Amino acid sequence: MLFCAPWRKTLSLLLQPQAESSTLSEIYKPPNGRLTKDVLLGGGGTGDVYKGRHHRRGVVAVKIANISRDEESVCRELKFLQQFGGHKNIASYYGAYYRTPLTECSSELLEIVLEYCGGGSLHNLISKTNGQSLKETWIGYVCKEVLKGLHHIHKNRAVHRDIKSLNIMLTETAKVKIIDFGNSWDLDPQTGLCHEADGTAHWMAPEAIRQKGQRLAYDTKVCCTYNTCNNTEHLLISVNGTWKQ
Ligand SMILES: Nc1ncnc2c1ncn2[C@@H]1O[C@H](COP(=O)(O)OP(=O)(O)OP(=O)(O)O)[C@@H](O)[C@H]1O
Repeated sequence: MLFCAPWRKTLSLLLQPQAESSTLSEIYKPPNGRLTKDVLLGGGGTGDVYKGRHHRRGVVAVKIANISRDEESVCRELKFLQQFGGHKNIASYYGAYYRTPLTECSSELLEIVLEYCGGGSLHNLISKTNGQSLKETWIGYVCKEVLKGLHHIHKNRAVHRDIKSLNIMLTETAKVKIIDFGNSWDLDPQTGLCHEADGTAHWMAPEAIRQKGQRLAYDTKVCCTYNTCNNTEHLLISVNGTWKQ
């Protein structure tokens, strides 16, 4: 059943354009001892993320993506990670390994190897303030770094579409890194607009949430809204300064 879905073909061509007839296991190769997984770091809709060790990269994050469940999203994530993972504010992409299903009924998995962000998520950092806001200097620093990453994405005519404190990571030396490109989307080459509104409801800009599920268009400014929140208050900042609280 290999390459039966159009996304599967895209997935293979993405990494090995010449190998149209290769199987996934030929392209990605099983890890064969080159990657080990350790503690669970977190998880989401795509799958669990583990701390791991790569034979060449050392300590890494390993995202287990279920290809059988959501091939389209996994494919998109890989495409954007490859495209943007070189920017200093985006978690680096080191490669992916194919896990052969144990039985005919088990799912096909891909182990996506990423730069390890040992400082945890911005969401965790905010939780640690026990209902207090982060210091303004911290908010300024994190926003600036996130906007640098977003600027890079937008300059390359794409939108992340899922900017939220859970997808902003910190390294052990407090570098800021954007993760999770499973929702990202290319802008229309003609109009420069995104015609597919999507994201996580609580973190979506009003322009985007009004258009969710509809074929309307919005521009990159809505992706620049940035929400740091705790239980009692929200601090909403947008690049054009229209949202403030
Ligand atoms: N590079 C990384 N370094 C350290 N921890 C990470 C890394 N990537 C992901 N994590 C942890 O795993 C969690 C889930 O990661 P991610 O958002 O990529 O998964 P997802 O399944 O796509 O989530 P969602 O359902 O929000 O789309 C993150 O919130 C974070 O705690």
